[in-house]
Amino acid sequence: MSDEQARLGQLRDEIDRLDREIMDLISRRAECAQEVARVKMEAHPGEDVFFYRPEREARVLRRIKESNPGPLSGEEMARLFREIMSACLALEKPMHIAFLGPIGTFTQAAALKHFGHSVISVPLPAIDAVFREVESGAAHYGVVPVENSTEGMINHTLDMFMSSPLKICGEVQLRIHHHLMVSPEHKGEEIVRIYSHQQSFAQCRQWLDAHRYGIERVTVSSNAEAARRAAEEPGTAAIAGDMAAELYGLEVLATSIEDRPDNTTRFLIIGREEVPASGNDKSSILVSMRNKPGALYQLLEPFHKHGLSLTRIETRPSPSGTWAYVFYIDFEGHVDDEQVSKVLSEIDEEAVELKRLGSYPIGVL
Ligand SMILES: O=C(O)C(=O)C[C@]1(C(=O)O)C=C[C@@H](O)C=C1
Repeated sequence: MSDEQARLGQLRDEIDRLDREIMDLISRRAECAQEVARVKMEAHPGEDVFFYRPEREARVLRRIKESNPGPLSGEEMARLFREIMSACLALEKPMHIAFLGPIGTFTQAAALKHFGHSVISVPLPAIDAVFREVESGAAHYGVVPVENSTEGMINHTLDMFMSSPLKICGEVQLRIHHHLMVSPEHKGEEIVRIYSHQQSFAQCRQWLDAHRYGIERVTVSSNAEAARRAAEEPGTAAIAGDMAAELYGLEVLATSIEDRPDNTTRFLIIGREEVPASGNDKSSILVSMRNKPGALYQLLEPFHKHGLSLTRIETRPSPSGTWAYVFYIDFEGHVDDEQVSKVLSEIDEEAVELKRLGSYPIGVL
C-alpha cells in the first residue's frame, strides 16, 4: 500500500466515525423537535398550533453564522443547519408552502432557500392565488416576490396587502442569475425567438441588445414556462435560471447574462399569524395620508424623531380615489419595541388609514 493510500484510509476512517457521531447528534436533535411538538400540542389542545417559529429559526441561524469556527463559511454552515431544521420541522408538522409557480421559478428557489427542502412546495399560477391559498388555510405559508434590485417593486404584491388580512412573516433575498439556454436536441439551429418573463427581459436588456440584437423576444408568464417552450420548439431559446434549465434538460449557451452583477430579488413570506421579536427585525406598514401640503413630511417625521431607519418607501395609487396615494414603508424594528410603537401611534393620529403588515426577522440566509 502506498503512503498516499495509507493516509487516505486513515482519514476516511476518521470521516466515517465523525459521520456516525453527526448522525447520532442529528437524531437526538430530531427527537427534541418531536418533543417540542408534543409540548406545543399539549399546551394548546384543539387549537391551531404554530409549529413553524420564524423568530426561533432566525436566532438559531444567526448564532450558527456568528459562532461558526470554519473552515466552512458561515453561509455554508447556516445552509446545512437550515436543512437540518427543515427536516426537524417536517417531523413536527409537514409544511405546505404556496409559491408563485410553476415549478422551476426563482420563487420556488427562494421558498426552498428560506424553508429548506423538507417542505411540500405548492406552485400556483399568480400572486393573488398564493395569497388566497394561505388565507383559506390550504397552505401554511406563501412566498411571493416583492422587489428586484434592477427593476424595482413588484406592484402586484404590494397592492395585494391593501385588501388581504395576511401578515408578513419573513423575507428572503436571492441572487438572480439568468442564462440563455436551448434544447440540446435543437442546439445547432439558428435561434429566431427568445422566450422569457418580462422582468427577466428587463434585467438582461443590455446583454440582449449587445449579443442577440434583432431576435424576436416573446414574453411569457414565467421563466419556467419559457424553458418549457424552448425545450419543445426548435429555433427557440429561453432566458431562465438554473432550476428551470435542470427541470427541462436545457443546455446553457451563455451564463449570468443579467446586466447588473448584483441582481437580487427580495421575496416575502406571508402567513396568518404575527411573529414575535427575534432581536433583529423589520416591520412593514401601509399608510394612506390626507392629500394636503406637508403630508409626506408628517409621515416621515416620527421615524426621524425616534431614530428608526427606513429601508424602503414606495407610493402606490389608492384604490379609494383618483390621485390619492398609499405609502408602503419598511423600517427596522419590531412592533413590540417601544420606539416602534411610539412612531406608529404618532402616524396613526395623522393618517387616514394605517395598516400593520407585520414585523419579521431580517433575512439571515
Ligand atoms: O423551537 C421550536 O419551536 C421548534 O419547533 C424546533 C425547531 C428546530 O428544529 O430548531 C423546529 C421548527 C421551528 O420552526 C423552530 C425550531
